Amino acid sequence: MTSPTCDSPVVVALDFPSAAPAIELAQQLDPSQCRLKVGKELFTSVGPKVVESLQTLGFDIFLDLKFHDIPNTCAKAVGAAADLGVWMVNVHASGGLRMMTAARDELQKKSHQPLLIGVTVLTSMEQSDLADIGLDIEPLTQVERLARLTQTAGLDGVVCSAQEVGLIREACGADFLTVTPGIRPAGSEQGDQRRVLTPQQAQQQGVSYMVIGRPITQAKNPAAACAEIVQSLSAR
Ligand SMILES: O=c1ccn([C@@H]2O[C@H](COP(=O)(O)O)[C@@H](O)[C@H]2O)c(=O)[nH]1
Repeated sequence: MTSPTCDSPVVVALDFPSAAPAIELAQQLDPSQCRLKVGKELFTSVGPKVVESLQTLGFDIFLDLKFHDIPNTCAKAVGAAADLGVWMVNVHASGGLRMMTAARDELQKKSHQPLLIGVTVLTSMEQSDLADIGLDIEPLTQVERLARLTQTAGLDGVVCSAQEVGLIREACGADFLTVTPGIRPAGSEQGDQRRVLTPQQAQQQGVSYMVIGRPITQAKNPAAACAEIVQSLSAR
């Protein structure tokens, strides 16, 4: 289920504890201007029904549950996401080649096949966080390694920081999708994000999709904040 009319790269992250504020915000947004992301908070709180409600409003849905499990469990979870008719679903690339290949194979059995994306290194992580988990390398190096592995497994692209998109395009080609959270308009709070760029910088880097949550959802006027970002991108 893909909206043929949305050519905007913006994906709004609906991180809410219940369905009502998510649907209320979606009703103020335009499906030709953005897609929506349902993540762990909203999905765990209210379940798959909210996905259907948002689809009924005309939006493509990125189901951001970042599956990471043994190959069989991960593949079946990705298959269940496909059955919800979502536009995009993701797994952690660090789950490995066999896990990602199993997920890809499961989708190939489905009549509806969402885009399947591998999460490289969370945009909230910096070098010291990687060191804490025993990875004595720069985030960029780990991102490139996991992007190559994701492409080998036959997935459609990766979640990464917009800062890494140039490198990934060189390593994996321009058709390999880059989905980039950690987007912070100038003057907005960085919060827990570490590897950030503004929407305009992300566009210059050539990102395929940019995921934006709090700078829109916590704005005084979320619909206006979203429209301003979309317009600033289409004006370039
Ligand atoms: O590496 C990642 C992967 C996923 N996310 C998700 O994107 C949004 C970002 O929200 P903001 O409020 O704009 O920070 C959020 O739902 C994360 O779970 C990410 O940030 N980084």
